[in-house]
Amino acid sequence: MATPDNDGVRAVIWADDRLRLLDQRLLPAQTAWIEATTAAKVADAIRDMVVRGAPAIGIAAAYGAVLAARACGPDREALMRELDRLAAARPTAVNLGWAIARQRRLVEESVGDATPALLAEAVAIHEADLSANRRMGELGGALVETGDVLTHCNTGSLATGGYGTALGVIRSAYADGRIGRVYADETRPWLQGSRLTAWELIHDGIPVSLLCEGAAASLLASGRVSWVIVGADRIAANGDVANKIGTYSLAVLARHHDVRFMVVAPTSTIDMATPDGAAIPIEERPEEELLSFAGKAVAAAGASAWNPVFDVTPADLIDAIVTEVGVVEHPGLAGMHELMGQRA
Ligand SMILES: CSC[C@H]1O[C@H](OP(=O)(O)O)[C@H](O)[C@@H]1O
Repeated sequence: MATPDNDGVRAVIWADDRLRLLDQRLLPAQTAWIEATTAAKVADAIRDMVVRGAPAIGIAAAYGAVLAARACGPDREALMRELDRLAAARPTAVNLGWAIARQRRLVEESVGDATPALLAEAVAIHEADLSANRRMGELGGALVETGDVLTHCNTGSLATGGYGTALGVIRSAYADGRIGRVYADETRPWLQGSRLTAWELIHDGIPVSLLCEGAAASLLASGRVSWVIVGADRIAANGDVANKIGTYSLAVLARHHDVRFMVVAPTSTIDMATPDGAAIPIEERPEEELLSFAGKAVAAAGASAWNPVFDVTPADLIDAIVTEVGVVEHPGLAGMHELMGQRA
């Protein structure tokens, strides 16, 4: 399986002892970076979707812990409060809580200044994510025989430590000549598909066609698509998957039209403490994100909005969960336990 050298445009950069985040709210029109100088600013950037994507927000928060340790010095209680602030920035992606839990454990175990250990851990989490994505690209890409694919939201370098999860599989499969065209649905209301996924794929020279979510049924009925390939924000112990709103409907459509459905996520996205999808907290964001667009009202005054930004796909609608330690076909509790037992 070929894997391109290019890891994609980075969303999170720690360099010269500074944390910079690509402001994804401005893409594709502008490529602008912000410097996050405190843990509070990192938490704000996660909550406000400056940086988004399950692995990317875990990585950003891990570096945020370093900023907190620098600011809090020997005040352990203050530092723990900052870690709590980071962990609370968004509720669904388990990578955020997982990264902060690792940093919290280091603080509890450290004697004296925890900053060096926290920075080493943040770098390790970042590098492990990129390495996992390249491995998943190989494992998932090998499942794609030929044909076009449909993907949802953005799961590329912008959502991770680089290369991407579902988009990493697509990058690898395309490099190996197994994919002709990528269909990306726009993914309202944040348009991660049209603003971010299309931008990444065009940047890589991979043919991409956008569609509105409502067109997915007709696309899958056309027989052009062999796989629907998506990411995840939290995978429960029984294999149920929380991902961007609209994923569940794609899974139902895929099953109805005999199209295979692949979820790609590092094991840092698997939460064996969450028994099933019903136990996954689903983030609801402000109504305004649906009632307005680019700062202009699109709905009649007085209309309210229901804006859950994730949904849960039952494991029995998933043909394969691809992780860096292996692939679980037709996931269930036993398969997930076996997979997690393979982690080093
Ligand atoms: C690499 S998986 C990223 C995952 O996160 C996205 O959500 P958001 O853009 O709100 O952070 C979406 O669910 C993707 O599948």
